[in-house]
Amino acid sequence: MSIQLKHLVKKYDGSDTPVLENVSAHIEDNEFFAIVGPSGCGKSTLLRMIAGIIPITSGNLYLNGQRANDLEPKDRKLSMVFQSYALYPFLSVFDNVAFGLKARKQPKDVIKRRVENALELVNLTEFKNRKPKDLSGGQRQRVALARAVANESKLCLMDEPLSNLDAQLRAKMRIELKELQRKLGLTVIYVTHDQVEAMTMADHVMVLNHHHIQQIDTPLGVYQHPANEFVASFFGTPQINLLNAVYSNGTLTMDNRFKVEVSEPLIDGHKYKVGIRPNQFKVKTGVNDGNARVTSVSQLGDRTMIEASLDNGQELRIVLNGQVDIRPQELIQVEGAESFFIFDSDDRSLVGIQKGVLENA
Ligand SMILES: Nc1ncnc2c1ncn2[C@@H]1O[C@H](COP(=O)(O)OP(=O)(O)OP(=O)(O)O)[C@@H](O)[C@H]1O
Repeated sequence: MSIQLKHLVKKYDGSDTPVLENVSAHIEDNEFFAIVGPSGCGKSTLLRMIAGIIPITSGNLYLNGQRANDLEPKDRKLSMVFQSYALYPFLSVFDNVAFGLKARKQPKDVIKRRVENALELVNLTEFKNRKPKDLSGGQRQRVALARAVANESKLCLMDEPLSNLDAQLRAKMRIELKELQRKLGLTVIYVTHDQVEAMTMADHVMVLNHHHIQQIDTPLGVYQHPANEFVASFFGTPQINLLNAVYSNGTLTMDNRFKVEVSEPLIDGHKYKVGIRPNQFKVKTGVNDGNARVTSVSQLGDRTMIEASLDNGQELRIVLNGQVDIRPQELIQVEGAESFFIFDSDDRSLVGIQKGVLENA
């Protein structure tokens, strides 16, 4: 199913301030579309408008090209999976999955076939007679998924469906969910505040903040070409470093510490922010004299994560490849960075992406 959002606005009753403003997007059939953003930015509100649970204040919603603003939820041919699963505790797994079909008075043999197919897809056949309380979190999650699958709706709306699971199970379910979506040709709209989840599963990501869309792009797109400072900070762990900079005569100077010649046409005397991903720094360790003092070290096996404080007080997050022998309080020499973003410090939008090494000023 394809979905089109055109200039959607949502104001809750009694409030003049919109929770969402001018939200437009096109979601293709069979697409895995993630909606991400910080708590309270309106992700669930958007999903609930698409589901028909809450009214749209203004703008239009189209499902398969048909205007759907006033369609009853049950006529939207979609299913929903929430973080709280919403399983009936007194019903078996089978009956939980069959619930919607029974409510719609489907013939018994149709219900049996669809439920059994759905349970097989999510690997729960052997658990069909159990009650939800006798299942693990991941299995309960799969019951909720099986219910969506049995309903045979081509659009599935998911609101933080994995957030109650432990990290390991979450990683496994991400892969299973994605596989299921592909196998069934589902269109999935998936709400999460977890950037990793969005990056690993989605075909396209909508980033929301402060009531507005910040960017819609592929996962790589938001990482490599973030529309603004917010998007650059939202994706990537550890977070991108942001340094104050001033442009003058072809050179950007950062916090009086680094300078770099830039080819972008910038404004003389104007202030910018330079965004440097932690893995982009060039660093010398084991030096007697350096320009930054290490404040913390995390060994991750394949990478070494450092926090360091430059002699002008600027804190930096740095990631080095491999296991680097380094301890807190040691000095390092930060020599520059391979590539970085330039943001306007007024409206925080991206004005350029620069490759090249910074020099000490
Ligand atoms: N029924 C309601 N009446 C009034 N305001 C509401 C209602 N539901 C949500 N809001 C407000 O709308 C804003 C967006 O809420 P929403 O639940 O959509 O955010 P979210 O991005 O899903 O957040 P989270 O990640 O914390 O779930 C919040 O400021 C919230 O307080």
